[in-house]
Amino acid sequence: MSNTIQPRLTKVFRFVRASYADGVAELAYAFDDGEELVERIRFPHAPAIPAARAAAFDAALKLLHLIAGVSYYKAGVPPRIELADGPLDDATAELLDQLYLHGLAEFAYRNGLDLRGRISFPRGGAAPAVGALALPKRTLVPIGGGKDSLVAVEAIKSIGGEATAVWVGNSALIAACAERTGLPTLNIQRELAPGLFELNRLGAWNGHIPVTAVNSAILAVAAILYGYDSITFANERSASAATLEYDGQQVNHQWSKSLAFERLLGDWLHTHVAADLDYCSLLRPYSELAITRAFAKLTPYFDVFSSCNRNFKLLGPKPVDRWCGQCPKCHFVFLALAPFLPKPRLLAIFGRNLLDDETQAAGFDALLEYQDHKPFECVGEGAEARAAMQALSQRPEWQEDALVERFRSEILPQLDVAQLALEPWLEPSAEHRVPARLQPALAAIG
Ligand SMILES: CC(=O)N[C@H]1[C@@H](OP(=O)(O)OP(=O)(O)OC[C@H]2O[C@@H](n3ccc(=O)[nH]c3=O)[C@H](O)[C@@H]2O)O[C@H](CO)[C@@H](O)[C@@H]1O[C@H](C)C(=O)N[C@@H](C)C(=O)N[C@@H](CCC(=O)O)C(=O)O
Ligand SMILES: Nc1ncnc2c1ncn2[C@@H]1O[C@H](COP(=O)(O)OP(=O)(O)OP(=O)(O)O)[C@@H](O)[C@H]1O
Repeated sequence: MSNTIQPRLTKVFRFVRASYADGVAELAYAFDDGEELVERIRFPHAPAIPAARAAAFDAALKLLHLIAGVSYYKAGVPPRIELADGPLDDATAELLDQLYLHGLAEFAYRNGLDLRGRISFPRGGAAPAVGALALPKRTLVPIGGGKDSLVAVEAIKSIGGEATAVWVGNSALIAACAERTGLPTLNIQRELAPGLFELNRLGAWNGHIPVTAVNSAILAVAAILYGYDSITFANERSASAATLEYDGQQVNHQWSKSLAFERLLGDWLHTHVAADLDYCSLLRPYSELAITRAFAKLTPYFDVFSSCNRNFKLLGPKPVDRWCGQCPKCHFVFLALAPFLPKPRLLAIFGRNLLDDETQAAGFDALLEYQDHKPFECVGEGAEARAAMQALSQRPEWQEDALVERFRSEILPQLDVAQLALEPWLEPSAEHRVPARLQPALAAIG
């Protein structure tokens, strides 16, 4: 990467090319006339692409190129986007406009940028005509190392569905969870363009990107390459709730886990890749609390899983014992599991009692949306955190712990107790996009 580039002063972001050979996809981007930034995705033991699926593969690869570009685009957020292959059809351009605007909303908010009216993918191209491909009836189940995907795995196993545990990246923790599922495994490697880190060093804009969208697009390519008719993420109902609102705009850290994104991508795959490729979230009907209740029964995973995102950094140190104990994910998962697990069991998982540590008060306050907004992390709604805390405040084994006692004496008097029941959070909602073939798995969750 030429160090003459000033990322924040660039004028054009270019999608240069996407190519694939021998199991390796290369996705190339550039700012202005700068050097190429090339991301590589490696698909292990890749079979030859069957001729009947060649067009679908090309369409999925093209979408991956467009979606994965978000990591690089954000470094400069220049005013113009150029596509080497010409304009997109309207549905594709709409998907990309929405993803870049909402998926980068947290990034924009935290950097004081306003992306409204700035992101506009060239449109005017023709839409393809796509039919079904008779894809094999088997499912890719993405694994993230945490509780949610393991609940989804066990639900799919409960109906005897043929499935593969798949993950992107080289996390040993995720690999251990995937092995523990007992399913066949597939590990896809993703290598960000090294030039991005150089741009960061040169003062590029930086911040959260909609990583679930990138993983989803990688798995759409994998589904066509290896032959799967479904990809079932484990995105909960609460993921659709905004983290905060400002200036009339919703900012949702988890936007690419939301139902809105699931609809956009699921419909797009049906109309642009294969009518029989289903993309959905198996956990969409459930709150975080319904999921932690289901996970509390999955004891074989207790010594391998972790929801702490600090494990998944590409660069820098990771927690020594899987749970850093300091971050919003650690706080939330501790709180959300507490009503459903015997206390000693929970303390054994985390190696400490986060609710008896006064120094963590501010972290739990944010989860409860008390004097703060919900953290920019993958955590449940404030109201469900409050319901969990209220449940603990009524249990003798928890009620004397420092932060539970603080909730009872300081926060509870300001709340409407009628809004704090746990049970309503355990009820599934009817809204989901799980295909008929997989719907029996929902019964295993709750
Ligand atoms: C692991 C993590 O949370 N990383 C976020 C963190 O990145 P950081 O700079 O502290 O370290 P690295 O992860 O090592 O990344 C180095 C730089 O690389 C760039 N980058 C990385 C991955 C990527 O896909 N695209 C990238 O451009 C970026 O410049 C990094 O600085 O802070 C970053 C800035 O806020 C975040 O972008 C990193 O988040 C990762 C993309 C990531 O994988 N995060 C997931 C754990 C995550 O947040 N998952 C969400 C799911 C919701 C969603 O899909 O939006 C969640 O669990 O809430
Ligand atoms: N590296 C990855 N490769 C593939 N899929 C992933 C990866 N990381 C996360 N996912 C998937 O993205 C979705 C959202 O991730 P999320 O972190 O919420 O789930 P989780 O790790 O299963 O549970 P938890 O909420 O406890 O962290 C899940 O379906 C998860 O499997």
